[in-house]
Amino acid sequence: MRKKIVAGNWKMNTNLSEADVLTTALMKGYDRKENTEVVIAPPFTHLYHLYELTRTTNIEVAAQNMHQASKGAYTGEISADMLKSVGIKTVILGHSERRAYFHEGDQLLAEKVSAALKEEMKVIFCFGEELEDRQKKTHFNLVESQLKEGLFHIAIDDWQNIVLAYEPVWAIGTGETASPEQAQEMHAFIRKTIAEAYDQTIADHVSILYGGSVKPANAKEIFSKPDVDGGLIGGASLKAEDFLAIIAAI
Ligand SMILES: O=C[C@H](O)COP(=O)(O)O
Repeated sequence: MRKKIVAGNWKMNTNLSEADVLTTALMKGYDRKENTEVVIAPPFTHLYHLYELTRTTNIEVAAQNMHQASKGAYTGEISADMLKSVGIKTVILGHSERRAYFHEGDQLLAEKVSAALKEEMKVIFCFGEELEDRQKKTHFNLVESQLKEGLFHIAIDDWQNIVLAYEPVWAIGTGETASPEQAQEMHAFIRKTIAEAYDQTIADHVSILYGGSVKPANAKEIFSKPDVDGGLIGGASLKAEDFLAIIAAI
């Protein structure tokens, strides 16, 4: 049975005291569900505090990025080893904002994925097309290529540490959500692509999250689709009430 996951990507939002208040509210309101995982990905500066705060709960704290090297002269960067040293075992890689603003391409992401897996971290691997790709009807090709170039070098056994997050860029922070049918269509395509490159068992077991303007009002419908195993939530994860409502919708 695939795991259901609701992950909140806080991006560059919250200071430490706001993060504490938000996490405390989530801890109070979260009614644990069987086979469901809740993840929050705050900024680097909050990781250790929030890890300590949540360590006796079922809320997992993740990082939003990491460097591919284990250490060295990379000013401003954070390695997998550093994350692990403060209790963090999950990292988001390949988010469209990293791809667009920090020029992270498939090759670099492939290296980051390998580095994270080598350190036995879990990876939430993000990908998705731009509006232009969808208009040109090249969105399936683009997604296939992002998967092949960034992820499909991993070994079969590594798939147990992979969660996928399909995030059409045109739906991120825009209020425009992919319809549940569009999400389902792409998620089914992703599973087929994995089955062809690896095998059906791996495709059937990997959790595929949808991300892009998920809100309490639309979460239930999106999550009801058979190949959608949860969501990667941006804006709505910054309000405890909204994030809890989205978790309740899974
Ligand atoms: O990582 C989360 C996604 O970028 C979605 O963000 P959003 O829910 O604000 O559209």
